[in-house]
Amino acid sequence: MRVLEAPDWDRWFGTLERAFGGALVNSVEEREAWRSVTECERSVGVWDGDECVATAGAYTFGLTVPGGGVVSAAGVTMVSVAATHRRRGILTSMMRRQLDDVRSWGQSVALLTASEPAIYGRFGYGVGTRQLSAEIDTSRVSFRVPADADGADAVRLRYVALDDARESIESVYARQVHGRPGMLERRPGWERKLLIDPPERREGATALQCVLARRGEGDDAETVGYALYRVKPGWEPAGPKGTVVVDRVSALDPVAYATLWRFLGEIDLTSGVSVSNLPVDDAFQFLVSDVRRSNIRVRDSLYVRLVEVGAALAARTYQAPVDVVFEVEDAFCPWNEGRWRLTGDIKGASCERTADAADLSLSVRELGSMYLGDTSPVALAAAGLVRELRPGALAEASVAFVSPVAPWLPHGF
Ligand SMILES: CC(=O)SCCNC(=O)CCNC(=O)[C@H](O)C(C)(C)COP(=O)(O)OP(=O)(O)OC[C@H]1O[C@@H](n2cnc3c(N)ncnc32)[C@H](O)[C@@H]1OP(=O)(O)O
Repeated sequence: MRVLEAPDWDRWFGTLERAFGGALVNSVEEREAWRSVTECERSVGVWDGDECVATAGAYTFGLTVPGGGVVSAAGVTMVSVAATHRRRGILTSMMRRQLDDVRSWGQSVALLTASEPAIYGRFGYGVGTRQLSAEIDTSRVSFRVPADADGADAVRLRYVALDDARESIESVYARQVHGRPGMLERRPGWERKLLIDPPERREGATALQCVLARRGEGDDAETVGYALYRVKPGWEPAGPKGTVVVDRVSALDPVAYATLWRFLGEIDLTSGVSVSNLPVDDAFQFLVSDVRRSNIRVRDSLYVRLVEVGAALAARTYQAPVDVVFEVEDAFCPWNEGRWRLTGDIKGASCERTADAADLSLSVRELGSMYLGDTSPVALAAAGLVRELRPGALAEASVAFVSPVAPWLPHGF
């Protein structure tokens, strides 16, 4: 196993593509975008002679945690093992090397999105955020828009070419990134990569279209939201039946957000809106006239692994005062094993080693699920995954860990 060198990138990436069932990226532009965000010094390949047989990489992200602080995190990515070399421990050896490296880089948290949920629990990753998807029957469902103090037409929508919209989209993102745990500060290059729109990704739908929501007039106008979407045309004997496929929709205020949704729901010749990644507490579900006909589903999204338990738990805040001792199991990263006293509240926290008796016992995987405030320790205890050793400790930790805003990963990586 060795660190990736830039000249080997094409062969390394080719191994990943084959493991995912073929060419992932055909356009030169998209390939260059993938290359540009690769952090070679944080990526490894396994070579059998001249042949690259396994890959793994890590991006450097700033992860927003409850309370709005930012933790430097390793975004684990590009994991693959050639089918000719599978199930002989190569993934395990890459995960070993990577978690040791992440620790040596001073990062207390590792993150990933899993191709299959069964793979990463053994390495200490727990489901840290979930995402909501919806298939909204807009022939029956309408969207309410709250009254605006500046008048009914204060938010105006305009089509803008993708290249011209990038800066506005990024500026909205930058104003939101610290408001929701799970969102990521990203290195330059991501804003370009996330807007690449190759034809093979469209699945019969149009190119990506961008609508900006703006407030104010002329030079004073300010972008307060955007929607990125495609239209998949459809025709039936009874008439048009197109679908609006939402890529992203976001806004800085409730009226702009509702206005964008109403727009998406009322596009001519369409009768459905499909969206695959929203926060589980997203406002759209309170704007629709019929939530059941919105066909909402929830699934696992970001997997979180505490690489340094003490540093990670001390970096976030807690919704209520908490003083608990955790007994942590972590066979894969044994430096985390043992007892940790977490003391904290809404202002800050400390988490230190202790010899005191434990209040709660759990594995590092459960701490990953609790970390961003998605999953309550009470829920994990009901599954037998957290054990309460001091009466009252479970409720105390549950009230403290919860986030008032549901954590959410805005995009894959
Ligand atoms: C963050 C990301 O990039 S997610 C993308 C992950 N990559 C893919 O899904 C691409 C296709 N799949 C692959 O490349 C490979 O099959 C991998 C990477 C998933 C597994 O690599 P391998 O080298 O075969 O894994 P390894 O031999 O180290 O297996 C370790 C353990 O995990 C288990 N395991 C491995 N893959 C899976 C899986 N897909 N589902 C369930 N268990 C699995 C093995 O059975 C083994 O269990 P054991 O320790 O109880 O015997």
